[in-house]
Amino acid sequence: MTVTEQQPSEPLRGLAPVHGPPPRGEHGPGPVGPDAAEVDLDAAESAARDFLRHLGVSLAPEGMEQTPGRMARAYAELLAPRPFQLTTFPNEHGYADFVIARAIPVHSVCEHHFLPFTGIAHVGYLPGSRIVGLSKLARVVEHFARRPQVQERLTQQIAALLTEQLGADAVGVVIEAEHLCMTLRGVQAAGSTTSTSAMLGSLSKDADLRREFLSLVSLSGPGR
Ligand SMILES: Nc1nc2c(ncn2[C@@H]2O[C@H](COP(=O)(O)OP(=O)(O)OP(=O)(O)O)[C@@H](O)[C@H]2O)c(=O)[nH]1
Ligand SMILES: [Zn+2]
Repeated sequence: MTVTEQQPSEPLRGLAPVHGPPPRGEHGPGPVGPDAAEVDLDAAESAARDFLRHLGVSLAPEGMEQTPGRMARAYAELLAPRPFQLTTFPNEHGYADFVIARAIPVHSVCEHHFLPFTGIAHVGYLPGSRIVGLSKLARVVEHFARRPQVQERLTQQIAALLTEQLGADAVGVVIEAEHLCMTLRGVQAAGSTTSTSAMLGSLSKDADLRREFLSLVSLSGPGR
């Protein structure tokens, strides 16, 4: 059975508890990604065919014959987080400064228009007794991105999960993203991006620490 986040007594799909109590599940209200058992690609393809037809799009050209199936598979992929273990290690040397993974790619789907929003996330924490495998910071971002989202909730969910799972003294998340619903259509504010941040633990109380975190996040270097 695929575990979903709506079942608080079990681990998050794709996440193993690392210490302490199991995760409470969903962090704040909002949709979760589809359960694999509920995905019906054939039905989604047929609906995509109807959707395009009702929009007056002809599927007659050879290159478009398979388009409804591709649309179904593409959205299924965008909404399917990959399972993973949140591997941690003992903080043997008592590392007590920030660990920050910068410019992690963010690819999500806006829950209002079902159009992509894309950008980068900077995710950092002050370790306690454990440090986390670095790649896992990017995997946590993907875990919460691959579902219908709003950027604010995505930002909070990443920070809340890491706080809960790592027992970290502080967790900070900054996301900068472009919403295609805002740049390609509607108001067509081409080039505009949206920044959101979540500062938990001592980052929420200590202005100096917050300044240090934000200055590390804005350092130029590879990936910027
Ligand atoms: N707060 C927030 N709003 C978002 C996000 N993604 C999209 N939106 C907004 O959701 C709103 C939906 O507004 P509606 O008035 O219902 O939709 P609409 O008529 O298509 O609005 P326009 O985009 O202004 O044309 C828009 O203002 C979008 O910009 C997000 O991640 N966070
Ligand atoms: Zn939108």
